[in-house]
Amino acid sequence: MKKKLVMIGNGMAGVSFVEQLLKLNPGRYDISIIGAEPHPNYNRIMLSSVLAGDAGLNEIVLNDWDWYQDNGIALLAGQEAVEVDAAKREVRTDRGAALPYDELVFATGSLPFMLPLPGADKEGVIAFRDIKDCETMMEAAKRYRKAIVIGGGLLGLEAARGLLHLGMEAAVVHNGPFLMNRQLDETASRMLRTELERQGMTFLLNKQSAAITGESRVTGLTFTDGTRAEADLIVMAVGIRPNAGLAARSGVSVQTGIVVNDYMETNLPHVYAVGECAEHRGVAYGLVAPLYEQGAVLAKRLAGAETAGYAGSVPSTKLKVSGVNVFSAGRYTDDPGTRALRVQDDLDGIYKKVVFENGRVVGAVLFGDTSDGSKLFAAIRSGKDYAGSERELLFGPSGGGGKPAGAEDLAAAMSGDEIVCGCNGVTKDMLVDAITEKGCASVPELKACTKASGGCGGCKPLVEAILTSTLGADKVAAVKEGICGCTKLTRDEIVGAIREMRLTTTKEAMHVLEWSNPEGCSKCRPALNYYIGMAFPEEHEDERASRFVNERSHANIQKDGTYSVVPRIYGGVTTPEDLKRIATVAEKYRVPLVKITGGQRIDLLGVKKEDLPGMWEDLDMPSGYAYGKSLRTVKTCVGNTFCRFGTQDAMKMGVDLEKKFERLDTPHKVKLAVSGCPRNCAEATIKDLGVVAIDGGWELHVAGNGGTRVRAAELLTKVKTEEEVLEWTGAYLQYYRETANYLERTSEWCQRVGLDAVKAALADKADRDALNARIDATLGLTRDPWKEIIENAELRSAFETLTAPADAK
Ligand SMILES: Cc1cc2nc3c(=O)[nH]c(=O)nc-3n(C[C@H](O)[C@H](O)[C@H](O)COP(=O)(O)OP(=O)(O)OC[C@H]3O[C@@H](n4cnc5c(N)ncnc54)[C@H](O)[C@@H]3O)c2cc1C
Ligand SMILES: NC(=O)c1ccc[n+]([C@@H]2O[C@H](COP(=O)([O-])OP(=O)(O)OC[C@H]3O[C@@H](n4cnc5c(N)ncnc54)[C@H](O)[C@@H]3O)[C@@H](O)[C@H]2O)c1
Ligand code: SF4
Ligand code: FES
Repeated sequence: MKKKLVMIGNGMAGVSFVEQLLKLNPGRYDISIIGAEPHPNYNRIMLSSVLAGDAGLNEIVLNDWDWYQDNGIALLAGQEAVEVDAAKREVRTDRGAALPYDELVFATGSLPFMLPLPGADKEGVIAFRDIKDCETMMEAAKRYRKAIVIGGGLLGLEAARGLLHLGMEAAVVHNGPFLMNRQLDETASRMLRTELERQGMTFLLNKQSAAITGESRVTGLTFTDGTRAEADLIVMAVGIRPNAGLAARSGVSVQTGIVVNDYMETNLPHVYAVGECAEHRGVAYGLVAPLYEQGAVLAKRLAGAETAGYAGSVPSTKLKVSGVNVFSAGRYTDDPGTRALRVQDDLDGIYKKVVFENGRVVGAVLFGDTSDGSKLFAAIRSGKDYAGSERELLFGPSGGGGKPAGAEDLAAAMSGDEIVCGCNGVTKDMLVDAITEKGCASVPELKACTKASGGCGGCKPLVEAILTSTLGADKVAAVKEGICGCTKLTRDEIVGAIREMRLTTTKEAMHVLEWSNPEGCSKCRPALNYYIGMAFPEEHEDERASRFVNERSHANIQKDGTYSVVPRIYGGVTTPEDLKRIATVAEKYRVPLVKITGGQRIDLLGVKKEDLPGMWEDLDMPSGYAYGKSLRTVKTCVGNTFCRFGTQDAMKMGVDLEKKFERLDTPHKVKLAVSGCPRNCAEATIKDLGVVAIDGGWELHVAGNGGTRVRAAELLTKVKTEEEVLEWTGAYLQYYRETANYLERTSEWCQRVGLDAVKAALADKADRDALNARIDATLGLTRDPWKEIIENAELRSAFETLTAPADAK
């Protein structure tokens, strides 16, 4: 029987450890992870990039829900571990789950330190640690103007930069005279301040905060010198503390953090700690690179592999503020016994300082030009004696004067064991190996293969340089990006090959097209499944395992692990009978929340997975596909049936459209709407396809979007009859199905291919008829998935034993 491994904390360090353990010994443990945040593991580092507008929240997930399921990991997301009974070897959560363990890992990270100022509990006073904080800042920026960030460290400056991007005034309050005093010397700090002021940030230095003012919401901050500053939002970024309270309460030895030895073992048998919560040789780290090193040691330990112990790390940092290049590693101050080499160029705003002790490099600070960062970091880690050749580190063998080396020259000169990506512990050798042995030929492929550049992104230029110096510039330039790290083929090449070679299963496609990973990944498998189904609807058998988890379960999984059930309500038009049935089902299954959705239907939320088939049966209504890459809703206004302005029957048009195109697999979700006159009450012009009645006919608007990237739809055509609306809609949807990338919304697709190209493809009646013939053939094969499951005992029982990622044991 497998041993039970329970991990508390679903963050970067913990999940990286689990990934490494799975690589070393995949079958050894039954793994459960308890994560207080209602998200799968995401890249916390990238929250700064999200705030600065360089990434979307949807782009920072490191391990999606499918990853947990694919690896047989039970994730209790949105649950907090509140008790550990070390004698009984059991962990309990705030939701009442009890998890027995053979091995227990604390990976609980840190808590942001909140200054205990009077008024610190007011609305608008937050930390910057997780997705929720990020969302709060983005919301606040829509309504308020003045933000104060307390703390001029890495986090505070990145937060302030993000708030500036969001249109707020951002003032940084710092208790010392120099910013980033924990990473920079005075000179670099001054240069940094000048640059950030140029970007619009203001600074209040040498200030001690006294109190936060305001009624229920913050209005300002007072200081001990009697001065005051106005603020609608205060972000505290004054450092972090290891989150070790639960461990301490459980009998684990805690000083600053959870005390561990070189094998990440605590004082209790079978209990370990990894990440920011751990304290190793008196140090609790706050950067990912050391935490990943700890994870690698613990993974080997728990996989039963030989390993040297963890010996501690030299952290290096890079500020993630665009337009500012700052690097710092090791001891950067001029302590007794140290000597420093300095280069300062005020004309170009460049400063470099390398600190030596007995000939060895012990620290470095770079401002303006950080290209020497990796080399200096490697020099610090190696402990090599540079006595007599110190200058060569910055100026090359000639000692200066010559042309400075370009990025590729530097990359070529790096030794193999030098760390290129500090965030992920990737050396030059590992990258060269991925390029020469595994055929990686682009930065995204290297990222997929080694993870390099997947953290703060600071190493991307160096990764590119290594790629170029290893492959040659011509080969890199010729490289196109495949749909994922498993293939170099583009979407068009893949669809072309599927059609030409009649590939009808994902396995066959991956084999014939020589996927580097024979199993594929969570990105390419659903895409292939879609492309094959689109090309050969008759031959293709839908592959459940290649679907995203919501599509596999025909219900949307919620943050607490329950599901939602949304029956089809055509055109938003219902009947008293249907409403009564929905009410009876909601009562029978004790549905905790019944909600009217924005798409004019009814959402039953908080449903247990084992209740799903029974509820579908009792509802006796078709699936609303609220979970699918498929037609979602057709929103309608009342139209001329009741509205005195209406010129056409919007409800009938909407119902007809929904009945015709329901159950259709599409590259991404598709939303339609129909308005009965140009007043457009159904908001049809922000839909994938919106139909608006005009005198004597209808307008068809396409490629709108009402989500994160709001986009008004564009006029595709005007038609006279309802039949023509259906004809144009069918042709348009099929053209989208046949030419869009999987997971590309119509708005993105239309911008990529151009509306004129879409119009040209649909202009000819013969072409529209051909497209309609193909979409009709596909629609003729669809069946309601809920009915299919209810009627098929095998499917039903398989479904009832389906393991949800958020399930307790
Ligand atoms: C905005 C920002 C930018 C950053 N940028 C960088 C950077 O550029 N470079 C760098 O190296 N580092 C950076 N860091 C630091 C880096 O993100 C952390 O070092 C890293 O995420 C720590 O990983 P961890 O797994 O130890 O902790 P965390 O990522 O904090 O994960 C711990 C998880 O455990 C959960 N948890 C805690 N207690 C319980 C419980 N009792 N039950 C269940 N779950 C629990 C928490 O909710 C959390 O999700 C940044 C941090 C922030 C906030
Ligand atoms: N680019 C990166 O590597 C990056 C980015 C963000 C966060 N992080 C990590 O996240 C963690 C938290 O970052 P952080 O910047 O909060 O921590 P930090 O400890 O590095 O910096 C906190 C800063 O706040 C200042 N401060 C403390 N008390 C204050 C007060 N009362 N008033 C004004 N200023 C005060 C300190 O002087 C210090 O400069 C750290 O481990 C950091 O390394 C790293
Ligand atoms: S869009 Fe026109 S027809 Fe429809 S409800 Fe509004 S005013 Fe009435
Ligand atoms: S150094 Fe941060 S991603 Fe490579």
